[in-house]
Parts: sequence; structure tokens; C-alpha cells
Amino acid sequence: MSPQPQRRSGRPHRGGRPAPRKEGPRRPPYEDPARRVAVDVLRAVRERDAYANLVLPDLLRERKLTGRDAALATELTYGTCRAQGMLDEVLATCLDRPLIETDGAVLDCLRLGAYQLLRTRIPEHAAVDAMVNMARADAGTHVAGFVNAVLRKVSEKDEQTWLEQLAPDRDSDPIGNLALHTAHPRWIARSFAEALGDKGTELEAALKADDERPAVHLVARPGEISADELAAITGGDLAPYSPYGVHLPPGSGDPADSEPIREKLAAVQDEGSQLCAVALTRVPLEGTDERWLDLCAGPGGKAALLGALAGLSGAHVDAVEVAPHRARLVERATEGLPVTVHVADGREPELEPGYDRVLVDAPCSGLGALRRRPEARWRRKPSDVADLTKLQGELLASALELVRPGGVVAYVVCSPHLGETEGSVGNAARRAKAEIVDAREFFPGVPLLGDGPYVQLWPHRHGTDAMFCAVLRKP
Ligand SMILES: C[S@@+](CC[C@H](N)C(=O)[O-])C[C@H]1O[C@@H](n2cnc3c(N)ncnc32)[C@H](O)[C@@H]1O
Repeated sequence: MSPQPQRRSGRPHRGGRPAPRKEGPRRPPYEDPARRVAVDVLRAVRERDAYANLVLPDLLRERKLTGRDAALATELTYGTCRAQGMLDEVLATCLDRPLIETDGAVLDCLRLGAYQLLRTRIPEHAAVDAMVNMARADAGTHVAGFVNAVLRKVSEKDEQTWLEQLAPDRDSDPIGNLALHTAHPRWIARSFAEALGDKGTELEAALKADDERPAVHLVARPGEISADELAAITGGDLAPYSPYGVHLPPGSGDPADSEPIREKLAAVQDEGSQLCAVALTRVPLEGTDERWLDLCAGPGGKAALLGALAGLSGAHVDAVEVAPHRARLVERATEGLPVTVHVADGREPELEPGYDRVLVDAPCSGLGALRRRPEARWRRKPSDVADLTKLQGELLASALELVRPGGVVAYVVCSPHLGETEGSVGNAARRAKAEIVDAREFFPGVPLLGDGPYVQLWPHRHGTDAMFCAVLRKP
């Protein structure tokens, strides 16, 4: 059976007694390995803030799940993580006490069960029985009746009917309505609406894009291999906008196994990330153009692309990263390129000022890459953004001190949140009296970039992560 997420028609539970048990030795109930993996990942995410997309592949390997079992485990895990807030709203109406008081292991089973009932074609009895058995195994026999009763209630309506009952009115509260329909926290839906200037169909498209599996994008390292050659070797398609990009077709297997990647002629890098790094190198400069700086380099995707381009034009890149383990990743990614890695705080890196080009790919909320991190939308909090904007402003101020007069800074974040984009840039630019350059001209051929001067890419418009790029010139 295909594990495709599909709305399932609501079939009220008809009741009925289980067939009388045959006599014989008691065997533990059969546990489906795909659901076991899914519930174990949910637990790791809940208990130790693990990333589902890192834990899941390890568990699949460890338990030797392949083919349909692996596909089902993946669909159930990622789907449940993404839909968590919506599932919780439904579950809350089926409980007679606050959801927060539910034991964690039981809650994992309820969420996974509700996901199967509302968003897959898995038969009701199979979904409920499997989760009752799993809850019994994980939390004790006393919870079996409870889990059974709650999931039976969930199964009384299909997803659409639940949403119609629970979502705020679309006319009076369009953001709240879309937030629940697309299973996003309201504050994230609001931040997308503010960035898009839309609360209707475009907001809906932007939110829905977070549930789509992103295509794998490769970057062909300039000077080593062309995008045409890389596409021919990998069977991929040329990326629409990046001159170095290749999109792999779905089901291409692990890109790390391909020869160009093993030989470091190419790497995995979102096309939006490529475009932002390349944009910095496209800004015209008067005078010298030899010293480039990447102030937030780990794990090294943009540093490697900048390093390759610097190698072709006779420039050198200093790459700064505060976390030593991430600095080591930058070293690995830029081996053989004219890049020097420094473990330092970008706010005070103790480097000689006078850089011609500086990239600030600042730490951010990652709201622009929610499609890559299934649980991230429910983990992030609005208060994270406030902490991050302070750091972003300080890093950009440092970049504007380190760049020479007439030199350029590209400020990049993987987030469309206006606080992290226009807010962080506006404040730092004002203080440093830097000129904000229209960034759109350094993204040639990329459509739907609005009125400038900033560039905001979107998954639903460009097929990239929602990267933001501002270009500033020091007077
Ligand atoms: C968005 S990531 C950069 C991604 C990277 N440019 C790439 O393309 O692979 C931000 C990085 O900034 C680092 N960072 C955070 N605070 C920093 C600071 N004060 N100085 C330098 N790096 C910092 C983080 O550890 C993280 O590796």
C-alpha cells in the first residue's frame, strides 16, 4: 500500500466486539517495525530535542528497514512531526483533561495514530490497534483503553471536517485559519504573511510548500566541473537560475555516493544558497578585489563556492566560524581552495580590516528552511527571533567595520521573518551609514523579486529555500 498522505473519508467507528481469544500460549502482539521506528524518532525529538532527519536514517539503517517499510516509516515520522500542532488541536478535543498532562510516550502514540487516521489511507482498525499495542508496550497495559478511546474519537471525522470545526473563520482571521489548515504555528504564518504582504492564496502556497520534500540541489565547483557535465554524469537537470546548479530527480539515491561529490568536484547545496554567495561576487567594485571574508562560515557551503570563485579570480577568502567543530567542517569543505579558516567570534575576529567583499550568512531562525526540518516549526519560538536579531545586527556591524570604503557586504539569512531581514539590515546600515544597493540585479534571470532593494527567495516561487539577501556598500 502506498504511504502517500491522502485525506481519508470520515467513517464513524461502528463499534463491535473483538473476536473471542483462542486458547493457547500468550504471544506479545506483533509490532510493525515501521511504526516502531516512527514512534522512537518522535520520542527522541520530544525528549532530547533531536532532529528527526538525522535520527531517522540512523534508525532505518540500524534496524535494517528498506523499501516499503522504510518509506512508510519516513512518511509517518515526518508527517507526524510536521502536523504536530494540528494533531494536538484535534486530540485536545478528544480528551477530558489537558493534553499537556498526557504522558510523553502515550502522546507520541496518540499523535502518530491521529496522523494515520487523518492524513493516510491506512485502515482505521490497523492504525488504532497498532498504536494501542505500542502504547501498551511503552507505557503499560493501563493506557491501552485510553489510547483506544481517544483514537476512536479522532476517527469519527476526517481531517477536513475537524479543520472546519476547529479553525478560526477564514474571513475574520485568515492567518489563524491558514495556520491550522497547513499545520503551522500562528506566529510563523503571520511572519510569512508580513513578508509576502498577502494573507490569501500566496500565503497558503508558501505554507504548503513547507510540507513538500525539497529536490536535492548540487553545486558544480567552478573551475573543476561545469554544471552541464555534472548534470550529464548525475542524470540531473540544470538549475533554472544558478550557473553552477543541478537539480537531481526524485529517487536519485544518496548524492554522497555519486562520483563528482566523492571527488569534491561538486557538493549538495540549495540553489538559493548558491545564488546568494554568487551575488556577492557579482557586485561591481572599484579598486582592489583580492581579500574576501566569510564571517559565519560553518559548515562551509558558501565558503567552498566563494573559495572556488576566488581561486579563479586570484582572490583569497578568510572564513570565520565560532564553533570549533563547525570550523573543522569548513576546513574539510574548502580543502585545496584559497581559503583560511579561523575559529573566532565574527563580532571580534581580530582580523586585519580592509576586505573587498564580506559575506555575513548570519545564524537565524531557519524559518526559510522548514521543509528540511520536519519538527522545526513547532520547536522555534518567537523569542528566538529577538535573540537572533541582536546577534545578526552585531555581526553585520562587524562586517561593515572590516570591509574597506567602497567595498561590499552581503547579508544573508535563511528566513523571511522581517525582524531578521529588513529589521537587522536597516538598523546596522543606518548606524554605519552604509548604502543599501539594489540586490536584484545580482540575481539575473530570477523572477518575482518584488520592488527591491532586497531579495527574498521562496520555495513556492523559486523552488529554493526562503533565503534573504541584502547588499550594502561602505561609503
Ligand atoms: C547560517 S550558518 C552559516 C552557513 C554557511 N555560511 C554555509 O553556507 O554553509 C551560521 C553559522 O554562524 C555560526 N556563528 C554563530 N555565531 C557566530 C559568531 N558570533 N561568529 C561567527 N560565527 C558564528 C554558527 O555556528 C553557524 O555555523
